[in-house]
Amino acid sequence: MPDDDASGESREAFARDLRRACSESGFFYLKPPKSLFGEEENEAIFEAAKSFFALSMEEKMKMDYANSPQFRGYVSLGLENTRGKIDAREQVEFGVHSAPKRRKDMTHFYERLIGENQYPSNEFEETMEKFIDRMDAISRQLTRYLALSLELEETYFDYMFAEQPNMQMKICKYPIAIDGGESSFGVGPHTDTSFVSILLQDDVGGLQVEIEKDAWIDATPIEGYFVVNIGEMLQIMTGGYYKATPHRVLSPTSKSIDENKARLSIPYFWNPRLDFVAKVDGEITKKGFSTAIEERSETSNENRIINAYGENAFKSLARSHPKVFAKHHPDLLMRSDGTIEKKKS
Ligand SMILES: O=C(O)CCC(=O)C(=O)O
Ligand SMILES: [Fe+2]
Repeated sequence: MPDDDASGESREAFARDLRRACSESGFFYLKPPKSLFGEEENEAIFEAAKSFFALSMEEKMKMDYANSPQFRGYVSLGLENTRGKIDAREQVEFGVHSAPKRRKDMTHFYERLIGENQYPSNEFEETMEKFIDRMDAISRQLTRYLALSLELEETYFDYMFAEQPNMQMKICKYPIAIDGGESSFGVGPHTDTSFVSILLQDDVGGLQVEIEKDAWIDATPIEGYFVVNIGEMLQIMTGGYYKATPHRVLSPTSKSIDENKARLSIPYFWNPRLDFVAKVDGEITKKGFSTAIEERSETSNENRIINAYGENAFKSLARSHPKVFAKHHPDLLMRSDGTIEKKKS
């Protein structure tokens, strides 16, 4: 990704490359400018990730996910699912760190996602907040290039994020599978609810992309590069021209890596404001970019994408963590298509 002071020519070339990648596969490798993210930042975040997972179970459980109505904190192995199947990973989830609202002051249930992160130490918190700042800057710059790639004003998408992007991020560890192979998912096939997702991965591999229906290819790790994929929000806005492509993670096997290793990954989800509602954007489709969503392999008929971002995000979290949903939100009911309503009392 060109720096701010890059020539007009290299900015345009990058925007063209982006359009091709986003419309063809919905996945690409991204190298941010060194001023935003270099080796030092990369090392710091992986060191933090490793030191977190090395903590004792007792320490990790002090930030138990089950204690968080906002779906944040530590998820131990085997507690999460994708489409009803257990995911073989442990992870910590973070979001925008701010005071929760009182329920009686809320107008929408998705405001329950506003709240505090759980951190094991001040030092860890500092590292994460620094990383989040860098990722915020990378995301905002990428968002401008995404606008340029669609021949829009570069600030075209800025209003979606403004002061309150509902970013989410995780650090994930995928252990070696007992049985391994195709049957063992670190995380099952899914699309992301984001605008775009920007992922750092170590050198173990395992991430796969559904390039065509039932055809999966490896997103092989390349040092110094992020893997970026389009999320459901941008897919909706472009009428499916930019694709939220299904992806999954196969568990490492003892054949692929040495016994003491595991895959580490750090996905950052660049999301709009909670109250953002996505719709097909006429400015985009009138340029003839649109592809009817039905024309391409449908992501999944089990996953109904909800245009209201906050509801879509809540659905995805609640569905992956039904026990946490039941514990903290017993007054809400999730219908089988993922839409949520208040229970009648
Ligand atoms: O860990 C990875 O490589 C991918 C994770 C992912 O797709 C997700 O958490 O949405
Ligand atoms: Fe994902």
